Amino acid sequence: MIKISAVSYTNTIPFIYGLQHHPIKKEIDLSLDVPSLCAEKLIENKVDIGLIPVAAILDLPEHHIISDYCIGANGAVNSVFIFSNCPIEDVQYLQLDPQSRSSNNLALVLLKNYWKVKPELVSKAKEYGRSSHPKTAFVQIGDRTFGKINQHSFVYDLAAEWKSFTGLEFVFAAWVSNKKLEDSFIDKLNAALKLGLDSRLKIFENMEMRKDFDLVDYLMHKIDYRLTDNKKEALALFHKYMRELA
Ligand SMILES: C=C(O[C@@H]1C=C(C(=O)O)C=C[C@H]1O)C(=O)O
Repeated sequence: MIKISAVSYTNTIPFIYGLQHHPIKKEIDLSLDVPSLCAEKLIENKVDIGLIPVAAILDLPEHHIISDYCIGANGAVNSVFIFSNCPIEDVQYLQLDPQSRSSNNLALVLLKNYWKVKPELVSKAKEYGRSSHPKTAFVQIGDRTFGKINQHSFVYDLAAEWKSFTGLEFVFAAWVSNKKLEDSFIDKLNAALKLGLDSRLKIFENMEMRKDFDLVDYLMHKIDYRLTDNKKEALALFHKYMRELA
């Protein structure tokens, strides 16, 4: 059995559907985890493949990007934000999202190179997402952000901000293995992922819709699942900026 850890958020539902409706199902042991844990499991070799935050690729002694599908965006993604009580230029404390690796780092890259401000970073905030301090902001990703854009005074979509800064798309998570796998298995994996993406309209028939968030638009248009050359270029640039943070 090949062990796989994939992201437990709505944006991964098409991929999960594909893996569960393709013959590959019998060859894999699939777990669903928050992104930071997907990364941890792959780094600690508890799984062979992860849909992992691209930021964590830098922590892997050996890695192979094994798919041309990813969790990406071309402009606004609608589920990766800094929510703030004041304009970004005035933020004093930035709470990081414990479930994230990529977006926390993307926030740091943008703060340093785009907004050119240096707030104090708070990793395990007690009041995560609830601080009423006028100069506190927080990074948040995934389903927890759905419907929240009207609940905060200042809202920054980090994929949109990255595009304003670089003109490029962005990759949040990619399918990565920590060892070389057989080509025949990788082909099956990609066929299964494609099957899931091609089944999106069918998936919507059984999905509970929300009044406060357009799930169809999110999964059809905002999340961009293709790992294009433009996204690979963006990924290389993001990693370069990440290395410069250190
Ligand atoms: C767009 C998203 O991308 C996610 C963001 C990640 C991160 O910040 O580390 C990791 C996996 C992705 O699923 C999201 O889930 O909202």
